[in-house]
Amino acid sequence: MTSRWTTAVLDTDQPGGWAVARSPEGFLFDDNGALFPREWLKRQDLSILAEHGIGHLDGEPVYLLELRSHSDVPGCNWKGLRAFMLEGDHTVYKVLGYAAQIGTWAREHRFCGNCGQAMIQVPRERAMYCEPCDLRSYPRISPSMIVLVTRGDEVLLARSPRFVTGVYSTLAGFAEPGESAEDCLIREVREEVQIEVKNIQYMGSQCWPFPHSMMLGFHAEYAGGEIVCQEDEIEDAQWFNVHELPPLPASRSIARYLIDVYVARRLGHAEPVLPG
Ligand SMILES: NC(=O)c1ccc[n+]([C@@H]2O[C@H](COP(=O)([O-])OP(=O)(O)OC[C@H]3O[C@@H](n4cnc5c(N)ncnc54)[C@H](O)[C@@H]3O)[C@@H](O)[C@H]2O)c1
Ligand SMILES: [Mg+2]
Ligand SMILES: [Zn+2]
Repeated sequence: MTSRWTTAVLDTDQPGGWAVARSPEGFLFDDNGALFPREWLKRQDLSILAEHGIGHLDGEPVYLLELRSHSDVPGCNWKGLRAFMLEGDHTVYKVLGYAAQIGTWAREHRFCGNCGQAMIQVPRERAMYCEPCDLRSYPRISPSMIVLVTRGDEVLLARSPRFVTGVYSTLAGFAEPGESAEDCLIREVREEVQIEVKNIQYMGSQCWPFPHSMMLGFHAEYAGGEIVCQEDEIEDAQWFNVHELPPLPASRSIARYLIDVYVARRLGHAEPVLPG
């Protein structure tokens, strides 16, 4: 099956195509969704910071208008990326997730980190460039480990104070310089719940554009220790039986996938597929 959405660096001098508009309030949308005819969108009263050609959807070019601030467009509203993930068409969410990462990166790399001068968008390459330093900045991706710790019929799930009331999820955290994926996973589980793990098994990965994580998902078995929650980060953590699970994270998240796969295996059900 060919993908409906492919990323590309497109020349912004070419006319036509679709465009999405992103402001600090989220993406612009109307009854037809978040993709607008580009020429129409550029005629609206928008405070455009930069334009990026980001790819092709069903063969049609797609552009991002990154805005300084939101403005009123008749018949339209603004909505954050998370809402599109939860409610929307998965392909459109992928387009917007990519647009958000490119917009964030380009916005935060307008000036050279070495000399402080203005950087320029490199034609035909996804890079910002400082000529005096001959320095290129590429989109930033932050590797994060996410792990379901298991003990037979039980799984270890935890709550952050930021979660929706009642929801428990897998443990996660960002890789630090000098660490392998496994080092990071072991450290994060130790820091957050003081549990030791063994038999770490890679399960799959997911782009998580909030704002630029690359989630690497694992299962790991319990090897020792008693749960002690990390102050401020973990509000509660418990062993839950696969027959008595609490409210879980959104179905498109890799956190949910890691839980669903393990539960399916224990109960002999068909395994779910990780959303791309
Ligand atoms: N897709 C999923 O299913 C899923 C589930 C859980 C968490 N996540 C994501 O995993 C990531 C890590 O989860 P968490 O709950 O530990 O996050 P977090 O936001 O609590 O981050 C923990 C701490 O890491 C530091 N930090 C922030 N950004 C960093 C970066 N880019 N590099 C290094 N350190 C950084 C900060 O001190 C922050 O307080 C987050 O992006 C979160 O959104 C995704
Ligand atoms: Mg964490
Ligand atoms: Zn420079």
